[in-house]
Amino acid sequence: MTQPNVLEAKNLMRSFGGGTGFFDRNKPVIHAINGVSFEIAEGETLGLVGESGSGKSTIGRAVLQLEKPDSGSVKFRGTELTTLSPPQLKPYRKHMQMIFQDPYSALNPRMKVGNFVAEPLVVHQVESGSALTDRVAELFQTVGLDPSFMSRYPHEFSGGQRQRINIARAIALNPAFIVADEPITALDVSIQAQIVNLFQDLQDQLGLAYLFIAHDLSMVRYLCSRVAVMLRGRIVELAPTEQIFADPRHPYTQSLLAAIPVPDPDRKHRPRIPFNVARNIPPRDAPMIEVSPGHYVLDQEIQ
Ligand SMILES: Nc1ncnc2c1ncn2[C@@H]1O[C@H](COP(=O)(O)OP(=O)(O)OP(=O)(O)O)[C@@H](O)[C@H]1O
Repeated sequence: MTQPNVLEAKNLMRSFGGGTGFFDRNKPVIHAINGVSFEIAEGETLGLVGESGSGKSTIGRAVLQLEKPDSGSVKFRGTELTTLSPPQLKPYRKHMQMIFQDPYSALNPRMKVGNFVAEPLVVHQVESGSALTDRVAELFQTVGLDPSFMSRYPHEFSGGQRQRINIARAIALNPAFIVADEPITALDVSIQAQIVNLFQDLQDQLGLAYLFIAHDLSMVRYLCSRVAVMLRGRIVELAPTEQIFADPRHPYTQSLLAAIPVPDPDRKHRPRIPFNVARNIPPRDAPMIEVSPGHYVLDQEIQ
């Protein structure tokens, strides 16, 4: 049975620059997101992949309403969020959380990590007293940390442990949807797989849906049921993960796949993104064409 959508984003736009003041009037306008649409089903993981500056984080912030898009629609379980005021948004914030790339800067260095994890439960008045302590201990266990670590400070932990602490805080309020913005990029390769496994285990246990942002396709393969490939503010290809790997249609997707390291001693050339692909700004009005069930490619670029 197909799951209903937890999140629907439609035709999102967000530009920066092009100010009207004396100093910024000559700044070029950057269309950070330029007409982006996608859905995420309950309990699903959609990967969002693309090079630095392609607009991935801006999408993450826009869908969580941390930053309003200039136009477009974001629906959480059918409710339009873009028209809600901050007080109206508060009940929805509980259900949608974000995990950032740098696990240390997200933590407060002067706050015991137990208090950091407890904070959303206190702010939303979910738990207090010994029930709060018990819940935080349970959260530590859920993310694979010893509850006795609760009274320690962030600098006492490794990168992977810090990211586990951030994840514990993100799941504290039992969210339905998490934006994970390059959550493993800053970690050692040996730790990356552990955190990916943790994301998977939490999804199985809690029925979470993720928008999993990454700049390459290597880990996305293990975690995501579908992948959206971004180039300069637009999704240029969106398909089930196995389709992206087996039959990439957009030249940019093909170059991302070619860039995944493979242990092949005969491979002589390091693949590079073709200049004309990386330079090409996908037009806002080019439609997505469905080339096979669930596999969409930007019209102009089908191979
Ligand atoms: N607050 C801002 N002010 C001005 N420009 C911004 C702002 N936020 C993002 N941009 C610009 O919008 C574009 C998209 O940025 P964004 O951070 O969303 O990309 P990204 O794909 O997440 O990149 P990265 O992987 O480096 O985080 C970039 O050109 C960036 O410089």
